[in-house]
Amino acid sequence: MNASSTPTAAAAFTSSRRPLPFRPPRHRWKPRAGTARRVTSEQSCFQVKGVTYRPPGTEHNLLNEVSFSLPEKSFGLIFGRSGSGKTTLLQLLAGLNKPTSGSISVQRCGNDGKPIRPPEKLSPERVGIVFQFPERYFLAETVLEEVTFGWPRQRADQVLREELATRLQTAFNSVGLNRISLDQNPQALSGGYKRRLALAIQLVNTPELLLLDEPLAGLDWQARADVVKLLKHLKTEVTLLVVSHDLKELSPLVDISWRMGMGGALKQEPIPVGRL
Ligand SMILES: Nc1ncnc2c1ncn2[C@@H]1O[C@H](COP(=O)(O)OP(=O)(O)OP(=O)(O)O)[C@@H](O)[C@H]1O
Repeated sequence: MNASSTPTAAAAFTSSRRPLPFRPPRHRWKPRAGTARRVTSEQSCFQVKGVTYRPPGTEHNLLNEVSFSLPEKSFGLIFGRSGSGKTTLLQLLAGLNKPTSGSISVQRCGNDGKPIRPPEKLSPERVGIVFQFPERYFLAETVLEEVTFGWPRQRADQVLREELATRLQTAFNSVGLNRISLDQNPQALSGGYKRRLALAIQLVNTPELLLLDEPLAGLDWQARADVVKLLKHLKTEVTLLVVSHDLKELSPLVDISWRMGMGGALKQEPIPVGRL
């Protein structure tokens, strides 16, 4: 299929009558109560306070009293040596593991930056996570099936189908996937397009916070530059918290950065110029 005959993602989803092969539900499909964003003068901040994590059955903390705050629609970067606990922290933020102590919440503030109501617990439905090398987890045979994996098909009513189709189209537009063939095998995409697809899979759930673990790892220079450009655009739509060793390429996007020290202690720090 060439680009000019490619149906929109939304049209392809709403017109599809073909049931997807049954697979157990994955974390990707998260029904949400309404997706419209409130337009107010409020601002929110993602807040982590005193988070410690010790995996069950072990004797050492992987994270120690981690605290930080990330304002919405900003780009936060966590850097640090391998094994310091960066991925572990992302997993807690995504709700994949529970902190041993401490809290992870969203705080709404007025224009003056002062809290206007008590903090709300950050629920996993509000968070998207793209793991390192996300293309290794692609399962479907077409791009459309990959991104709509686990979505209700035959039993969904028309209103829900249309809402899902709109979200799908918005996500594809956001990551610049709107001109590729939806029948294509995801594994046949270029490295950069695979990353775009992985981002779209999360964006259809309209997360407020998007966590990215090493988004540039394993890409050639051209794909890395494309992904950096894409992240610059995404930053205007969603709050991004990124773990990466690619400090030089990401530094123009970064609003706030932290170093994760060995032993899981996080400290706000500018991006270093040389090696970590
Ligand atoms: N369930 C677990 N039980 C015990 N130790 C664990 C568990 N999960 C991770 N670890 C250890 O915790 C430490 C932190 O791992 P983590 O993957 O968070 O580091 P990282 O900073 O993301 O590293 P990298 O930059 O290499 O991805 C590592 O020493 C890892 O082996």
